[in-house]
Amino acid sequence: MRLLPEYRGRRIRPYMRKLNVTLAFVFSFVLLLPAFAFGYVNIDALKAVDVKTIVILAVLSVLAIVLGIWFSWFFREQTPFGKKVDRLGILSKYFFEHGFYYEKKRSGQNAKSKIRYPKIYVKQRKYDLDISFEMAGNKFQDKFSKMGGELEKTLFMDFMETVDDVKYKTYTMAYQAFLNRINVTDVTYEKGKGLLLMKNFYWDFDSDPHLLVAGGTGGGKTVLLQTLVLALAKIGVVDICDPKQADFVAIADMPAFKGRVAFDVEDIIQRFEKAEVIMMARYKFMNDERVRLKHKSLKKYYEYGLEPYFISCDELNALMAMLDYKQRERLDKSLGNILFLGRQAGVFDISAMQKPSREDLGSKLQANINMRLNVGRLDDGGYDIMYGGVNRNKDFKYLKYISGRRVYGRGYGAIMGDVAREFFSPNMPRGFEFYDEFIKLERHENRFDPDENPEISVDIVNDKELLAVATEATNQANQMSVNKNQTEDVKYNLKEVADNIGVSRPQVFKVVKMIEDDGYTTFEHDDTDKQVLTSSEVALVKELFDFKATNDLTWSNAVEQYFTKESED
Ligand SMILES: Nc1ncnc2c1ncn2[C@@H]1O[C@H](COP(=O)(O)OP(=O)(O)OP(=O)(O)O)[C@@H](O)[C@H]1O
Repeated sequence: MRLLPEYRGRRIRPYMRKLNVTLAFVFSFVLLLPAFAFGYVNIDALKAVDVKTIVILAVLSVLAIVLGIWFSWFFREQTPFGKKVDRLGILSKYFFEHGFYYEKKRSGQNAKSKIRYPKIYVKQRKYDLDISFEMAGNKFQDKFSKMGGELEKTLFMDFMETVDDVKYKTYTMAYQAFLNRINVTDVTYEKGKGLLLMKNFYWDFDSDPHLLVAGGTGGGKTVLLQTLVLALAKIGVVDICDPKQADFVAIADMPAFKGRVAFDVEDIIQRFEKAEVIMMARYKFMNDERVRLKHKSLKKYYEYGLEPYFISCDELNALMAMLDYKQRERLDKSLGNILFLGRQAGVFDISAMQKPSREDLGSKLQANINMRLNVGRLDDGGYDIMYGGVNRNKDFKYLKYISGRRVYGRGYGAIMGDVAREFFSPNMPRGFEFYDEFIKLERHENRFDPDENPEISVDIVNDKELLAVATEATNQANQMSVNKNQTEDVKYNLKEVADNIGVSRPQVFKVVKMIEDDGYTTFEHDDTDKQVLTSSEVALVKELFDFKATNDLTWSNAVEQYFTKESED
C-alpha cells in the first residue's frame, strides 16, 4: 500500500514554453548591471550629452544583450542541466502548439484567457527520461496513447517503451546513447550475459540466437562484422563467407582462420553445408554424452564442454544474386536448418546485408534470426523487415553528424519483437588495424568440421534419428526460453535486470512487485530486502515486457493474462 502519490517528476507548465526567452532576458539583465553602474557613475557626463560616455554605455549595453543571448544558448545546448531545462521548454512549446491545453476565459472584455495543461510530468535521468501523461478520462487520452513517434521527433530522442498504470501512461525515452559507445577492443563475452556491444547492451546468443546486420554502403557494416569476428574468435570457432572477396581476404591465411574463409559462390554454399554437418556432429556428440551422463533430456552445448561455433556471411544480397536455382535451394536448406536447430548445439549464424529483403531472406529464415542490428541508413521497408510491427510507429532517424562530427556505425538494435533502440557500433579508434588483432588470435580446434577431422562424415545430416533428437531438443529449448541450469546460482538485482532488458529500473520494480503482490510468484530478497532474480526469472520478466508490447495491454492486464495463459498452457 502506498501512503504518498508516486513522484513522476516535474510537471510541464505553459510558462515553460518561453524559458529560452526568459533565460536570455535574465542573463542579459545580469550582464547589463555593469552598464547600469557605469551609467550611474557617469550620470553627469550623460546629462551633459557627452558623446564618448554615451557610446561606451551603448556598446556595453549591446555587448551585455548579445552575451546574454549567447549565454542562454550555451547553457541550454551545452550543459547537462541546461539541456534538461531546455527539454521542459521544448515539451511545453509542443503541447501549446498542438493545442493540448484547457482554456479558461477571464471576465472583462479584453482579458486574456488562462491556459492550463493536463497533468504531464517529466522525470529526467542520466541516460533516459520518463514522460507521464494523465489518462483517467482526460479529453486528450486517445492522443496521449500514441505519442511515441511524436515525442521522438520533438525531443530528438529514442522511444524505448511505455508503461501503463491506472491513471498514467508513461513513455520512456533514451538519450545520449552515444555515451554508451564502447571501443572495438572492449567487445567481450560475459558469461550469462552475452557479447557486450554497448554499455548495457548485449547480444546473448544463447537465448537470442543468430544475428542479422543490415546497413547501406559505408554505414559501418563491415567494421561491425569484423568487430564481432574478432571477439567471437576468442571464445569459439568462426567460419567466414565473403562473397565480395573484399574485407576478409587478408585474414584467410592467419592461424585462427586458415581453411575457414570462403569466397567463391560454390565454396560458400559448401561452407554452409559443412556448418550443418558441424551442427549435427555436435548434436551426435551431445547426445552420446547425454546417454553416458544419464541426463534425461539433452542440455545445451556448454553443458557438454563445447564452445560456441559461428558462421558469418557478409553481403548476403550480393550472394543471393549470384546463385542459380539449385544453389539457392542448397543454401536455403542448410541455412534454414542452422537457424532452426542451431541454438541448442551452439551453432550461430551472423548474416550481413546491405538491404534486408523478403526474397533474399525468406520468411522462414527471417523468423528464426532473433537479434537485429543496423548501422547507417535503411529505407522504411528495411526497418519494417528488421524490426517488425512493434516498431511500425517508430521514427527511425538517420544521423550523419553528431555535434558537428561525422558519426559512423550508428543505427538501431533489438531482439525480434522488442522496441528497437539506438545503437552505436563499437568505435574503431584512429590507428586501429583489425589485421594486427586478427593475427594474434589463437586457433580453436573444430573437431566437428569434416575438413579438420576425417572421422566426421558428411552423411550425418541424413541421420533421421539424430534429426529427431535435435528437433526435440530445439522444441524444448524454445519452450523454456532460458535454460535454468545455466545460471541458477547467478542472481541479478533490479538494476541489472533493467539493463539486461533495456528498460528503466522503476519499471522493472513495478512489474516485479505486481507479480509478487498478485501472488503469481515470489522472488528471492537479498539482505537489504531487495528482490534478486535468477536468469530464468529475468527471462520471464523480459517475456512479460514483450507480451505487453505485442498485445498492447496495460500492465495489470498483461500480468494477469500472461500468467493465466501460462497456467492454461
Ligand atoms: N565503428 C566504427 N568506428 C569508426 N569508424 C568506422 C566505424 N564503422 C565504420 N567506420 C568508418 O567508415 C568506413 C566504412 O565502413 P564499412 O566499410 O564498415 O562500411 P560498409 O557498411 O561495410 O560499407 P560497404 O558495404 O560499402 O563495404 C570505414 O572505413 C571507417 O573509416
